Amino acid sequence: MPQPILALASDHGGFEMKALLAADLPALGWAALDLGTDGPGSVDYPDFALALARALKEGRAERGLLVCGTGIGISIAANRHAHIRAALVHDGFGARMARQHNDANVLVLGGRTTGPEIARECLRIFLETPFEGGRHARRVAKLGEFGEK
Ligand SMILES: O=C(CO)[C@H](O)[C@H](O)COP(=O)(O)O
Repeated sequence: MPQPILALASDHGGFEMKALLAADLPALGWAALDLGTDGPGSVDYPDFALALARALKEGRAERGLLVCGTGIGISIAANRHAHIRAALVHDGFGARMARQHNDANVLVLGGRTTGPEIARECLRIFLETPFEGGRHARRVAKLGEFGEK
């Protein structure tokens, strides 16, 4: 069976964390689709959120990981796309809830706010935790109705 694909993108505030987490993917049973950025040069986080949103829309990846300095800007940008449920998390509990309750398809981390070991734990939990469905499915479905009001 082919490995599921995680699309990864970051700005310069997150590229080191993105590289660290990409290295964990083979052991977690996932393949990487790295959409940049690849170095410390200053770039604009909305461009990378857009690249990741397109990759998910086009079916080139099952889920996504976004990282900027705080995770705030890149999650704001990603959540402008109706098919994205991007969750900025700071610990393993948040990562678990993002999957169980929110069916988040994109994990967002802050490269300047979260330590490497916590970030690795967040990624592992995000990839391993299923959506619970039930009452949460009703609520997640309502998110999709916002554009129609
Ligand atoms: O966290 C971020 C957005 O939420 C960015 O990574 C941060 O704003 C970049 O700042 P600078 O240009 O000073 O490196």
